[in-house]
Amino acid sequence: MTWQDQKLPHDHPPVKSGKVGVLVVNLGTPDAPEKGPVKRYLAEFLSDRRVVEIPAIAWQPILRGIILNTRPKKSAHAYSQVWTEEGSPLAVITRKQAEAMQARLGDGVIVDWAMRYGTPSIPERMQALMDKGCERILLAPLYPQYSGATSATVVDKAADKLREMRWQASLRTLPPYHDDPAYIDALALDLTRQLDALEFEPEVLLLSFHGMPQRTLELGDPYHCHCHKTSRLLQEKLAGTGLRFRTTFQSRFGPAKWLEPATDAVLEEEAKAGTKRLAIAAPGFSADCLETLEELAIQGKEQFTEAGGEQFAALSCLNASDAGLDMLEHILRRELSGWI
Ligand SMILES: C=CC1=C(C)c2cc3[nH]c(cc4nc(cc5[nH]c(cc1n2)c(C)c5CCC(=O)O)C(CCC(=O)O)=C4C)c(C)c3C=C
Ligand SMILES: [Fe+2]
Ligand SMILES: [Fe+2]
Repeated sequence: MTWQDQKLPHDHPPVKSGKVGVLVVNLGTPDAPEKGPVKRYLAEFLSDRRVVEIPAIAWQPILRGIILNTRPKKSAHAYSQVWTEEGSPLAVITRKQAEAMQARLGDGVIVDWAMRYGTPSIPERMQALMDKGCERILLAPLYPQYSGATSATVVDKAADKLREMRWQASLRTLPPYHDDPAYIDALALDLTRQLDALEFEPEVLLLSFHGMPQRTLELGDPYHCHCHKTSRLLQEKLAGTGLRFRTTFQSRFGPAKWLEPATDAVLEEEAKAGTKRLAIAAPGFSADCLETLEELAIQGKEQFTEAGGEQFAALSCLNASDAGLDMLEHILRRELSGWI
């Protein structure tokens, strides 16, 4: 008897239809601007060994004993200041970006969205795509600048899902796009539009990126270089505006040394040096979120004006703007080439 004659012990699963899925991913956010949901979200986020690179045996007691007993109340208050009727800005905008990509990419592709921490989770949405017949999935973390703490951990989570499967989907990941002309052009177009609409003419445009511990740069993470390259290319495009530019890093967390200069310190420094009119943009964030709407637009404005600044504008991220969606469609189509 040859193997062909052997009866299979079970029915062979139906042949899949071979559809293509796109999973748009961003960092994650709590389900509600309240202490409990914020605590759950922070516990998951800050337990990721790629986010806090301290051995768990030393870090978990600090996280569980101190941080998760103090930070959720403060963060929940911050979230409540930016929360919308539809939910957390980060989740709402990510969903809108995914819906727009579905409309633009058409029926040949199924577009979904997920959050790396919190809900909807990456494994849940990957399963949903596979249940709809997707044999190929383009994983698209919307981080223009690569960092182990963001881009890599999205892949880790997707790989955890694949690890439990006998019949895996094929995966592609969207590479960093920090120096992609489509991204730089979209930023230049969108920021110019916003600057033109301001009621005042800024002297300085501050380009603020999310910070990272300085140690990650020394260990070879390209994030710092990616941020500076984005900043340089964007400044070249905006050279005709007459603006003076500064590149800064925000959202410092914990006592370690983070990338410098710090956004809050530069806001104060500029105001004290006599800058009266300043605009701030956050080109590394593909969607407005707590870090842009609260930390920059609310706290940043306070820091600048209290130190003597007079006019301040926090510019929006690309979000679901025409320029942002054109760029996203362009980079997704490129990564889907050969699949659609
Ligand atoms: C060690 C701590 C943190 C690292 C490293 C870190 C890197 C990092 N984060 C983003 C993007 C976002 N971070 C956001 C919120 C946020 N970040 C941290 C800490 C670290 N981030 C905390 C504790 C929080 C939660 C809010 C708070 O309590 O202050 C967000 C916004 C989420 C939202 O719900 O709106 C984004 C986006 C990047 C890109 C990055 C490294 C490059
Ligand atoms: Fe962060
Ligand atoms: Fe923050």
